[in-house]
Amino acid sequence: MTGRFIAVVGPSGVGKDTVMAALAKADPRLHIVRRVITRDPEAGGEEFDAATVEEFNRMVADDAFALHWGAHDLNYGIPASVDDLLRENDALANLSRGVLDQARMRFDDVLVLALTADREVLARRLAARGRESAPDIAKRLDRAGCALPSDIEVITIDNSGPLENTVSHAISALYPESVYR
Ligand SMILES: Nc1ncnc2c1ncn2[C@@H]1O[C@H](COP(=O)(O)OP(=O)(O)O)[C@@H](O)[C@H]1O
Ligand SMILES: O=P(O)(O)OC[C@H]1O[C@H](OP(=O)(O)OP(=O)(O)O)[C@H](O)[C@@H]1O
Repeated sequence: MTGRFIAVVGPSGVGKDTVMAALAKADPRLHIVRRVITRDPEAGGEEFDAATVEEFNRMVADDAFALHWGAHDLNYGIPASVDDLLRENDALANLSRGVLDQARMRFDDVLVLALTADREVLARRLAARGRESAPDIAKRLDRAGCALPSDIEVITIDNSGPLENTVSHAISALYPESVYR
C-alpha cells in the first residue's frame, strides 16, 4: 500500500463530511471512503451505503469491514475494499475517535486530521444541519471533548472559520512538499 489512511475526526457538527468533500474536490490525490451505516438511507448528509442491523452484522461476520464501530445508536463500517483504494491513493475516512488505535493496527500509514470548533459553533451547525432531534444533538455535544491517543501523528485544524481556510491549511499540511492547489 502506498497511500495514507487519513482519519478525519472531531466532534459532531465540526464539519468532517463537509471538509472531506471540499478536500476531495480541491485535490485529486484525496479520495473519500464511503461508509456503511445502519442509518435511514433518506437521512441526508454524507453519501453512504445504508444497511439494516442484520445486514451489517452479516458483513461483520463475513469480514467485510476493515474497521467498524457503534456510535449515536448507529453502526458504522469502513469497507475492507479500502485496501484497493490505498494501493494508489490517499484515503479520507470519517472515523470515531474511539477506533484510532484499531486503525493504527489495521493500516500501515495512518494520519489523523483532527477538526475543532467552539461548542457554540458546533451547536449552531448541528441545529442548522437539521438531521438530528434536539436530544440527539445534546448527546452529540456531550462527546465534543473526547480525547485522542497521544502517540499518533495528528494534524489539528480549527474549522470555526471559512471552509476555504480549512481546505488550504489541510492541503498544505498533508502535502508540504507540493505547491499543488
Ligand atoms: N467551515 C464551515 N463554515 C460554515 N459551516 C460549516 C463549515 N464546515 C461545516 N459547516 C456546516 O456545519 C454543518 C455540520 O457539518 P458536517 O460536515 O455535517 O459535520 P460532521 O460531519 O463533523 O458532523 C453542516 O451544515 C455544514 O454545512
Ligand atoms: O467517537 P466519536 O469521535 O465521538 O465519533 C462518533 C461518531 O460520530 C461521527 O459519526 P457521524 O458522522 O454519524 O456523526 P456526525 O456527522 O454527527 O459527526 C463519527 O464518524 C463517528 O461515527
